[in-house]
Amino acid sequence: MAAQAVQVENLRKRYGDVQALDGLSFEVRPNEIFGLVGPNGAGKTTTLRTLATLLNKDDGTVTVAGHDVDSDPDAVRRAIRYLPEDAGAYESMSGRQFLTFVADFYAQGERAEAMVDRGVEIADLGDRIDDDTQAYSKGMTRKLLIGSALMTDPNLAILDEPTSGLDVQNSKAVREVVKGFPDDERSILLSSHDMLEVEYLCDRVGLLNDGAIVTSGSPEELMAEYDAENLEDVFLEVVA
Ligand SMILES: Nc1ncnc2c1ncn2[C@@H]1O[C@H](COP(=O)(O)OP(=O)(O)OP(=O)(O)O)[C@@H](O)[C@H]1O
Repeated sequence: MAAQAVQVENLRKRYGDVQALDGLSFEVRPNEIFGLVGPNGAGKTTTLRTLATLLNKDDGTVTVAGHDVDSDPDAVRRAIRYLPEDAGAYESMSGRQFLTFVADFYAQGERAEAMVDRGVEIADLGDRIDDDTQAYSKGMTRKLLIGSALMTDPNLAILDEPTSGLDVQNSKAVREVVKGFPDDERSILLSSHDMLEVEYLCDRVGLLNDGAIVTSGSPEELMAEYDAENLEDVFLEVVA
């Protein structure tokens, strides 16, 4: 059986006096979009950064695509792409040059060119792909970064607020790309404050509060469990 895309068990992380993660456990399965949702300060970014090997945990076990973040961080880095909420592109490069720059880390020759073509397609910036990224709006930069994250076909794409800063039309376009991404070897872990988005995109959701998962399941299961009409009501009930 294929390894889980993500397996997190009893994850703990403290910053000074703040217990940011307090025994967090969840899994992301192959071919799945998993949404991590929770109020401000619940520990979402801390979790995503730990999975991305950017932050050391205090305790617990974390494996990504079957690789342990402590014993094999390089394999984890090869298996993932992480898009932070506040990520920017490199300045003094066009969008296409940026995609080429990223693709060169992952492939050579025709494979790299095909990656860039895919990135250009996902970013969907038309002629503006050849403009300097310094001249991009926030939304254009976000689309470029989504293209750059997904074009390399990671086993796991970790997307922090994927549609942050995007207008309605562009949010919809990005959601369609995200929705079509998973297959048996590719999964998505995302965090979002937009419950409509989470309900539409995610196969399963983990509701995080005070550094632990309070409940998880498909949006339908959670709505049934809390006798709610939508995920927003589930969320409000859980964090009340
Ligand atoms: N570098 C840091 N130093 C000290 N405390 C931190 C640091 N980073 C996060 N924290 C604290 O850890 C807790 C979890 O923060 P985290 O950013 O993971 O939450 P979040 O769920 O991503 O929040 P948001 O929805 O507001 O982005 C919060 O109490 C936060 O203040």
